[in-house]
Amino acid sequence: MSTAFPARELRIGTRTSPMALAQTARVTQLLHQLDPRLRTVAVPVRTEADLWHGELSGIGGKGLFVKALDVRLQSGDIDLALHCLKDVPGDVPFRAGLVVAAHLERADVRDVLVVPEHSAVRRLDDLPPGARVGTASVRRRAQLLRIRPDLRIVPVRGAVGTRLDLLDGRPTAPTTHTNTTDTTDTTDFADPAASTEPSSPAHLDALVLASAGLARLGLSHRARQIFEIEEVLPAVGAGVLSLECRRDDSAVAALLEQLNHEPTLTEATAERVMLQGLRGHCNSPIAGYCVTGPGGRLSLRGRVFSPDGAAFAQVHLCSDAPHDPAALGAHAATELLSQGARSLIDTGIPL
Ligand SMILES: NCc1[nH]cc(CCC(=O)O)c1CC(=O)O
Repeated sequence: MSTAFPARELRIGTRTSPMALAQTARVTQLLHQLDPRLRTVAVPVRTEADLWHGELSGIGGKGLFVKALDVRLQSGDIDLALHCLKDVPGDVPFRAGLVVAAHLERADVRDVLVVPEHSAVRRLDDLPPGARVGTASVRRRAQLLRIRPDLRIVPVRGAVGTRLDLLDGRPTAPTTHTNTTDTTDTTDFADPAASTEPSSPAHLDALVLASAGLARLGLSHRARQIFEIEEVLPAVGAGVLSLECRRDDSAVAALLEQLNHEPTLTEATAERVMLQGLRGHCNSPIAGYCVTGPGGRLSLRGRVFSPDGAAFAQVHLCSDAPHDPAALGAHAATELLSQGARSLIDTGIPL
């Protein structure tokens, strides 16, 4: 039995980073537009992955960002969970009893180049040979190396604000496992072990970040080069916020469904079915982007890379039947697999 609103207080589970909190504020605003009498409370949840400073694959992968919120949702401690769809793994089954009730209208999906505050660099091409570019994303790494094989990719994780501090050479507060401020995206972290120069992990010539993330933080002015879709194909689910609730909580499900953006759901479905068909793990260099064209026609691009980007499989399919994004996604996965994507994912080596 679910109690109807507004008698009930709606508990919104979110990660704790400034970006996650900005997203929560936005969702809260949208909910209040639906019903000004709604009572909401944001419940920041620190995830295991937030407390870990090392390689995510060492503790169970990207799925940990999602798991802590899902467990709270299952137990009834929160009523809805906010996820960046991009962070929801394609190879982990959905937790029992949970459903994504809404996909919000997609924001900019593109990645951007960010350089130190007073740098004259405008584009990737302007960076000196061997420049150090920070990103922990294997998808970005592979595609950057395709364009500029000389670059040194430094794995930097953590909150966008902290990454920018690192880039700009501002001292960052020492982050510890008991840090009480923000841990979600927090730990600004350059992994010295993975860096080619362990002695100076902090020096970076540039970062690559998501345009949508910068926008949510009011930092869009920091974007220098905005990569074209074809240059750096976005992540599956980029720019999409998904709102999850318990399947049997019909009051919340009905509320959230009003926030669903149908074209975003369609596009996300095509991309996610492709991702699931590839059975990529959390650290696979996979990119995918579906866009709705005139007449509802879908265009889906997918790419799977070797770690250095030198080898890749790619597909670009269009559907005349706008209402079957899952079939389009499955078709794209099959095509990529026939080009040797399995071997790229499993061994990093093309067939
Ligand atoms: N992996 C972290 C993450 N998850 C979602 C976004 C940005 C917003 C989005 O694409 O939904 C980011 C930051 C980034 O990649 O720079």
